[in-house]
Amino acid sequence: MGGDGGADPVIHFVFVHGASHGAWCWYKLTTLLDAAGFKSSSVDLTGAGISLTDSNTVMDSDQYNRPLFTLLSDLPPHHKVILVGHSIGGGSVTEALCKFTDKISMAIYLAAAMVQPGSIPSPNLSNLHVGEEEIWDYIYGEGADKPPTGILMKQEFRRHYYYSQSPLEDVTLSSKLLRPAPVRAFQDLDKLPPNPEAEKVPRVYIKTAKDNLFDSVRQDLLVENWPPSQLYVLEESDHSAFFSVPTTLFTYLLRAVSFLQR
Ligand SMILES: CC[C@H]1c2cc3[nH]c4c(c3C)C(=O)[C@H](C(=O)OC)c4c3nc(cc4[nH]c(cc(n2)[C@@H]1C)c(C(C)=O)c4C)[C@@H](C)[C@@H]3CCC(=O)O
Repeated sequence: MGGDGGADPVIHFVFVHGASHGAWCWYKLTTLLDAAGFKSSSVDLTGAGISLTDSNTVMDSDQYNRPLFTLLSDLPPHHKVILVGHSIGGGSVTEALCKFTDKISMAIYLAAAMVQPGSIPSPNLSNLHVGEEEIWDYIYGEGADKPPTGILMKQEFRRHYYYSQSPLEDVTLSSKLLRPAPVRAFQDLDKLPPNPEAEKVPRVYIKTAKDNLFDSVRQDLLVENWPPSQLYVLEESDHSAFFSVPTTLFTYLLRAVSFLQR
């Protein structure tokens, strides 16, 4: 799977984080996969994790996704990866799928924005308003009279919306590491042109059933609008399955890729 039946048989997973998170959020998954003999990589998109860029200066998706694109373009010839994206990181996965189709053997969307290139997503899919409260802080890096440059969930709402089923240690860890997400990088998410080649790559959707942020109805709508080849449900997972149910997620990833070897 590393190659197309070529010299490099290693199964290589590449993980892409969602808004405000970073490569760090995959630490449980990469530990499990590495111990089981797989190869895993996780990227910090521009302005996330330990990226040295201020996320408020990220102008578009191309700049935001650059570290992922660099990783994919630096892969040896014929080496393919399994790309796994969480949440809005699904947008990065789809963009990579369109740009580097021949480098990706499978795209896996974990509670993620899986929007078909060339389609018009229904407006309630990208609605960030949950309930009555304002759960987001906006950062106005270019002045209060200009559109926001960054967005970050308020600390008091994170336990409920991101991590309701996750260990408290991981909530504490995230409180040290979350960074504002670059709003302008997400605005091209639904602007990709149709791409018949990318459509040929198998796609997997993993649904998170106890998700207070991205509810079941909206996840089902994504799946209905662009049906994947495999669908899994993590019954006990909050929005952040990498923290709440890492072992079950690990087994689902292995089950998903086992279909590639048949
Ligand atoms: C500022 C609007 C922009 C956007 C931002 C955004 N989206 C998510 C976050 C932020 C700041 C999250 O924190 C959450 C996440 O990544 O958690 C780790 C987000 C989600 N976005 C989803 C789907 C989705 N978002 C958009 C569009 C935008 N998100 C704006 C342009 C779309 C489309 C079609 O345009 C879609 C399908 C979910 C996967 C999660 C859950 C958030 C939610 O409840 O909607």
